[in-house]
Amino acid sequence: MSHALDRRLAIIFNPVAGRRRPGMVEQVMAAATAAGAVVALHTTDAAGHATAIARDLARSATADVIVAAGGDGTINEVVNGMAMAGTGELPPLGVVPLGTANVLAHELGLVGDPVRIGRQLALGPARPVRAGVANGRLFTMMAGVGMDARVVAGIDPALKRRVGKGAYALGGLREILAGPGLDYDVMVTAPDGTITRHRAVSCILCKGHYYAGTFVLAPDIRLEQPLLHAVLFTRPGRLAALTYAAAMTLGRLGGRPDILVLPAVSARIDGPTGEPVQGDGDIIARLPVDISVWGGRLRVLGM
Ligand SMILES: Nc1ncnc2c1ncn2[C@@H]1O[C@H](COP(=O)(O)OP(=O)(O)OP(=O)(O)O)[C@@H](O)[C@H]1O
Repeated sequence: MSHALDRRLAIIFNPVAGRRRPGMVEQVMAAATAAGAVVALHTTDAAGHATAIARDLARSATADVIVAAGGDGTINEVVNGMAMAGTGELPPLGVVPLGTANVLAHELGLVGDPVRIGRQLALGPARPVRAGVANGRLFTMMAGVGMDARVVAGIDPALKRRVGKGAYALGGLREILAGPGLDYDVMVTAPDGTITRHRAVSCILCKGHYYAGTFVLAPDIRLEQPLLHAVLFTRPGRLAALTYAAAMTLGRLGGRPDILVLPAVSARIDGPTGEPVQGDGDIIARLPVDISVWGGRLRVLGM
């Protein structure tokens, strides 16, 4: 990276995600510029555009930091674009949280005050993180199959913009009322190579410990670890789904015998072909899915 005082920031801005926080990206840019950074703004014009911009920026090596300004979906697009560049060392990723849940930003301690975020982007240190990969597509925080993936697949973007996280709560309720989900065949490979096989109604592979905002799903996993924690919800039925949702909201998931949390280097999930797999809050793959730790290296600006 070049000297902090002339750090070149390329900000990839998703204006659709940004509608919930008008003016935030401008405030971050002003603070970063005041702290000595040289800032270029690239605004996306459609889904998928952030990936193409990030790929081109990483290939041309014209940015010292590639910043995703949006929600977790935008970050996911940017990381996948950077990985496509196929160059040696990638520039670090920065985040301006403008989305609904902003799970990665919470994990990095990068929420709130735009002035602090701008200074962090201009001057802050980068730390190494490891991403996950699901059928070739990277994710930074989590990938899931079952209820949460069906909620993500069914979400109405307009409703999400209007009511924010409430759209997920409504989607969750609709899924619970829709009745008992299917169950999935999950093969988990532990760090020592042991393979175990499980049935689960929902399965979430976590790279970080937060989920859907700041709910804690897998308390002991951190972004820098070359590891996933597989969280398996094993009890079927409406009542169990309702109990799981309530326990997550109240922070009481720990210690339940019907929820397994298994350290994993990889997992394979089988179920009806074509069922959605969510990654970082968007549908990124379909069943059957192979999920593992990505072999490449990422760095992220954050605490
Ligand atoms: N210019 C654009 N027009 C329409 N859609 C876009 C545009 N740029 C990006 N997108 C898409 O918008 C979707 C939502 O973005 P994102 O996930 O970043 O925000 P969010 O949904 O508000 O936040 P979160 O994922 O944190 O809940 C992503 O799937 C992304 O591909």
